[in-house]
Amino acid sequence: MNDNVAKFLEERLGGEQYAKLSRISNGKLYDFIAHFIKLLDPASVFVCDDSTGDLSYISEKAIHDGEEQRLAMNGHTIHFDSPLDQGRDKEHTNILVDPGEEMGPQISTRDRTEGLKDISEVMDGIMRGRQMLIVFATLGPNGSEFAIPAVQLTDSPYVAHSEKLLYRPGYEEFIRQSEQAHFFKFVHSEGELTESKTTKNIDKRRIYIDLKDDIVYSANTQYAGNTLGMKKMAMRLAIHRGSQEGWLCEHMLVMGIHGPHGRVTYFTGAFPSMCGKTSTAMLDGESIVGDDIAYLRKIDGVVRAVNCEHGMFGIILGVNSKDDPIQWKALHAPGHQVIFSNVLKTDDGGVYWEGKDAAVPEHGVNFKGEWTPGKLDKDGKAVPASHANARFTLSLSMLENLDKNADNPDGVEVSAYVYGGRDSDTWVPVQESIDWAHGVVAFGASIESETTAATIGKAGVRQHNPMSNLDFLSIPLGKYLQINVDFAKGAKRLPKIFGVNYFLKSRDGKFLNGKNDKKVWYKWMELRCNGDVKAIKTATGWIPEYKDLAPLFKDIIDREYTYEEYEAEFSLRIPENLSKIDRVIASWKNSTHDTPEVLFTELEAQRARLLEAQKTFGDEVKPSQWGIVG
Ligand SMILES: Nc1nc2c(ncn2[C@@H]2O[C@H](COP(=O)(O)OP(=O)(O)O)[C@@H](O)[C@H]2O)c(=O)[nH]1
Ligand SMILES: C=C(OP(=O)(O)O)C(=O)O
Ligand SMILES: [Mn+2]
Repeated sequence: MNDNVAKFLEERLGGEQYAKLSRISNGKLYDFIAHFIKLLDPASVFVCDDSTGDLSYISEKAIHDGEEQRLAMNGHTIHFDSPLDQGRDKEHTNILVDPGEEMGPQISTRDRTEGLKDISEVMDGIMRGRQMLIVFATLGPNGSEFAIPAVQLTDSPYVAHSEKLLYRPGYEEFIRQSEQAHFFKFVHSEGELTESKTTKNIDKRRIYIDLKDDIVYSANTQYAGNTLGMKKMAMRLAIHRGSQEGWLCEHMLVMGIHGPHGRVTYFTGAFPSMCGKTSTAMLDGESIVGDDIAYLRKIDGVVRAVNCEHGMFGIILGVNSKDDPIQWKALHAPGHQVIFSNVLKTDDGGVYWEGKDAAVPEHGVNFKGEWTPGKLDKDGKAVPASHANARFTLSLSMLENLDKNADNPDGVEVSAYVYGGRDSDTWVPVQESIDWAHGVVAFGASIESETTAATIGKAGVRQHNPMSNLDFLSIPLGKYLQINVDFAKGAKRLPKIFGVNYFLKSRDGKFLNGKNDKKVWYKWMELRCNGDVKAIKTATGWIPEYKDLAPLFKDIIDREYTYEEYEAEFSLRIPENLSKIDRVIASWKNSTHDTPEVLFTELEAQRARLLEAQKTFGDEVKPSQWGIVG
């Protein structure tokens, strides 16, 4: 390591912190830290190791600095983001590209030289008078081939505290990997704060992803989706690195579905933000590996997945004791650290959120300040007790349903992919693809979902969102689709691919399924993966037979599932599926210059099957009309 850099670091860190850093011998790490101390100019620096003492330092600092407030329940705290900082800021999130580097119109980019110049100006001296926290983490199980070391510089103790809960410790991993560490870098500053300790200069909010240097910059924001480098920013770097090394980073839950005789079948599930990953991964009776981001590799010809995280930043809207008993229990467990964000803080030091099955408090404080029931904003609109994107942050280790293979360095063998989104009128509740390419294309690459409060902007707008990963892509869409289709190459066994739809509505706009119906779909898919049930072949995939679903509804959720319900849910809506094909093909053509041919061949074949069915049966085909069972 360069002596000047060492001298500079020793001066700026001081003896104790420098002693911690110097246990890691990695010249690139020192250069990275020295460079950004010079640019951001913090008053002091704290190097966070893996000890509980350092975790306490961070969590106490979050309280001391006013970024978190203690709640009545031991270990629980609350954090508020600015009212203008409540979701991921897609408009100001850019991949940095060199001239001529094409990402297509769906991925917002900025010229790399300009972007680096801009962020250097925005971040120049931004940490003056404050402390820089250096947090290390490992993405993926420590010691596994999936593991990627990561380091984040931040001046927000809330962000550092969240990362300590959400990721596996990385300080010892950096020591172990030494100069070999091929690490991700994150530089974050929340910038100047308001009186209420939220980001003040929202107009200077920037998120830049520099793939050349595996660095993500984030300035003038606190919202976790924009600031937790290890979460959605690392996703962009991992998708890029995976595309070069032959593995995948997907916006997927990973979980064990528990079948007959103690059998556990592992599933992944890709749903856009706020469309069902956490709710599915936390189904009682099943076991969770992860609820948001998966790394997938083919190992000895078998598809295996790990959760690169080890915590949950889950949506709290609608979480209730009946539908979500395990989440409910976790949110009420004293003695574990849980950070609530943008919910209502009640006068007795508790929390309330929209959809919680508890009495509505008479008074409290939320992300907009004082709140009482019926409060209206300046436009006369009702102010909700909690934001639609309000979250809870906790470590998976406190969950009773944590899967026994959650930290298996080899990951888990994936038997099923599940793709889904907020689709009110087209897909049936559950169906299996005809084969791998059909599943990747007609399910994954065709996901359309109504936008939600997880991103800033209008909600409820149907948006094409391939593999639910559009917001995080750092490679051109066509290349992304190709690497997903090609992932089958060299595989001895492949996961089955399913399409699910939790949000199907009747023609008069009512949800056809309750939140718990999904439990039945997963049990059916688990039986299907193990060859225990047949299915009906339709123009868009294989659907369950009524005779297999009814007993599952009875056994699992003690519900009489009538044939009428089955027919309403599983009748194929031909016109809607045909117009979906038109929309998806048009979107792919407009979204990228490099759409692989397989997209068109698979969707045109599906169109032909739909038109054939329409000619024979009309616009709606009942399950009993298809005839082929297999
Ligand atoms: N109608 C309906 N809403 C659901 C269902 N599953 C989840 N949701 C809602 O979708 C929202 C977000 O779900 P979540 O699982 O946290 O999404 P994630 O961001 O993908 O993890 C919550 O408001 C849930 O109440 C379902 O089966 N039906
Ligand atoms: C934090 C996020 O993940 P999700 O909403 O998918 O849980 C996000 O997308 O901002
Ligand atoms: Mn989630």
